Amino acid sequence: MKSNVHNHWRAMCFTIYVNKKTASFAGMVMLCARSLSETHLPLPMFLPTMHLLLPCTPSSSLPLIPHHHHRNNKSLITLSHNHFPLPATPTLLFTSGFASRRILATPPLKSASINGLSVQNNPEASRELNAAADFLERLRKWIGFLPSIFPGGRWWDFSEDVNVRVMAQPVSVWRALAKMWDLVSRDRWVIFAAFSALIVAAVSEISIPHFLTASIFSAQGADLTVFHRNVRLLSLLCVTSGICSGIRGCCFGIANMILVKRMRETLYSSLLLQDISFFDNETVGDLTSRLGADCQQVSRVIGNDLNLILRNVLQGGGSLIYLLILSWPLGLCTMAICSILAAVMLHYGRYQKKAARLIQEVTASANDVAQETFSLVRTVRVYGTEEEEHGRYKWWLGKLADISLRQSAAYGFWNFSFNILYHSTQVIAVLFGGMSILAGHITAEKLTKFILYSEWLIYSTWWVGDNISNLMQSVGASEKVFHLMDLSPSNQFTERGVKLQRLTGHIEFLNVSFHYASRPTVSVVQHVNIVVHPSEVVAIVGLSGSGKSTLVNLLLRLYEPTNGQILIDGIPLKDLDIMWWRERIGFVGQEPKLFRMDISSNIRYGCTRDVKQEDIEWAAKQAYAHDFISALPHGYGTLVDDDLLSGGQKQRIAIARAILRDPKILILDEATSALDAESEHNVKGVLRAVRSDSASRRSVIVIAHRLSTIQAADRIVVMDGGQVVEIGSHRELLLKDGLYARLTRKQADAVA
Ligand SMILES: Nc1ncnc2c1ncn2[C@@H]1O[C@H](COP(=O)(O)OP(=O)(O)OP(=O)(O)O)[C@@H](O)[C@H]1O
Repeated sequence: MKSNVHNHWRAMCFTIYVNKKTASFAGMVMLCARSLSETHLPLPMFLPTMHLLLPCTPSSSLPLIPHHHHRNNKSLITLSHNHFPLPATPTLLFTSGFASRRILATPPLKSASINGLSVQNNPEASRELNAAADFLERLRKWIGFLPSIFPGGRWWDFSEDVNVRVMAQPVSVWRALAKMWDLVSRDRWVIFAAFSALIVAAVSEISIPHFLTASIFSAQGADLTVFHRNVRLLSLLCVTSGICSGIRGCCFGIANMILVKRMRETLYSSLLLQDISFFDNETVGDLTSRLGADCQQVSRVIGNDLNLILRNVLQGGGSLIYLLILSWPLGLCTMAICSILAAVMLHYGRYQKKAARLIQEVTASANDVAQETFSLVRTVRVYGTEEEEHGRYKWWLGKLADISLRQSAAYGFWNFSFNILYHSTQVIAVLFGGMSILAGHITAEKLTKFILYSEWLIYSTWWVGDNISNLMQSVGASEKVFHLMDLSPSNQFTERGVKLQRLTGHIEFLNVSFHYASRPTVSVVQHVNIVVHPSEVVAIVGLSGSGKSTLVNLLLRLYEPTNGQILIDGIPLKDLDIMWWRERIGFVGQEPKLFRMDISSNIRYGCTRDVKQEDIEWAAKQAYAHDFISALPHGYGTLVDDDLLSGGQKQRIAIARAILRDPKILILDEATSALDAESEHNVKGVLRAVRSDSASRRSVIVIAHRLSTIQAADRIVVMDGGQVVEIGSHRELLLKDGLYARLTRKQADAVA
């Protein structure tokens, strides 16, 4: 029975109806047939009158199969994207969705049994057919893909599958060099020393082949005086080039270090002085990537690229002149080959510049993901999303690999061109040179020199090309760095404002409206009018998202109002010296952040007064932080960061920090939200005491969700949807029976 089946199989004749791409589809079908035979399917399935419906592109519209083919005892393989041209005669039908590349349906019952063997009851067969269909699909893709990898093909185009945010304008090489010069010009002596050493070393090196050949041929001619002179000169050149190469390397290394340092310093300070809205749009991972990898990449320009380009230009130029003097026709031939190499190199360099730019962006995005994941590692762990995060990071690494793959392939093409051209010079030199020797036009010594120098020339051209492409990459990487470096600092830091002789703490929001730049259509604060009198405690309450913190942000001048203004003692806030103003504010935010340093330094952070350890401990006692700090193994010297203390402990340290500044205006944005009832009670007592301290009276603005915290406030401002809806004391607002009364009742219910 089995051999019979094999006979059937061998005798099977394929009739393929394909109106387009016949050749490639025919190839696929043959391979499919081979793969089917290798899968050892129960062969009786493949009857002489068989019709396979295999996937093909939607464009391959197929004619309906006339029935007489089956009657003619032919097996039929139809490639179709659609499932509808189904013949009515007994047919083995595999419907395969193009997108899913899987066999989706087993044959209908009527056609599922051929020669008495059921097809759908054989899952192994269908699995193997799936594999065959997969294989076919892969093959089809490969065949379609091949033409795109030739130079100029679609595969080389980065824009297709790399969709990254490239914000910076392209920078020309000259502009990038001018910017770098600006950064290192203060230490120009290093650069001058490096270039002087480079010139001497290059000239010495390029003279060596001449004296080397001359020495050999003078020895051959038994001319001892010339031989000794040549050997002495040769030794001198070797020593000079060695020393100068050393000096060159060292000086360029120093120049490199200076450039990276200045670049990072400048970039860091430029970033630090940006408006807060700038940080709303940038991610930390992206910015740290600019400071790290990108600056390092750009720094190669002086230390490596320029150094090697200049050296090789000098040596190549010298070689060319020498070659033209030796034999101008041969020299011109070599020059022509070098020109082709230069053209290839220019093209390659441009491609590398583009690749470098993308690599930089993709690296920054990968960094971003890693930075975000590590900073939120607790959330990731709790939600068990390690795999998703890993996948996210891997996706960017995949993109990076894609670009690098093309870069490497381009490098391969470049190497290939070089090798061909390099060997062509040798062949030309030997061919024409040999003929010239035979004709008696040049000597063997001249030809040897010619070959040595033409090799030197072509290698110099290669090095120049290679380093120009590196230079292009570095310039590509510099675009975003220079773009960020060139951002003008926030005008808060450039404009010198007014410093008041005496600050009473009178604050007035005058018809203030505001929207965040990142959401220009959403008005977060609308026509707000609030007055805080000196030494008054004003509480701001309202539902979440009603704009309370935004008001504080405006008061801290982290953002500027889009309409209206804020007056401090009658002076517009924007006219005040920003540093002076911020020194007078004690601020405790919703989620206080601690720096990675000891507790004392954290409490002292940003305090411009000269404070002693006793002052720090006093402030900590005021904030009820002293006890828990003393209980830590190293007390005030304990190293902490944002993760090593509880929320309440961090909040108490932040309160101590605010108290230590002895501020004229104290702003507490949910400052007691993480405290337990007792701590909150104590802290409230302290705040009352601090406020009523007659020696240093201060205005206090409190934002709180826990309405119990602010009952004692002089006035309560109730916000809703960015607007002030009620103002009054606790008692007045309860009587008014508005939003505040409702919120108070709800909280009381929740407690009950
Ligand atoms: N940096 C930002 N960029 C864009 N929109 C923001 C930004 N910060 C806050 N918002 C939006 O502004 C609105 C008001 O936010 P805000 O933080 O001022 O509210 P809130 O009343 O303090 O809320 P909560 O009581 O929950 O702290 C919200 O809709 C919020 O989404």
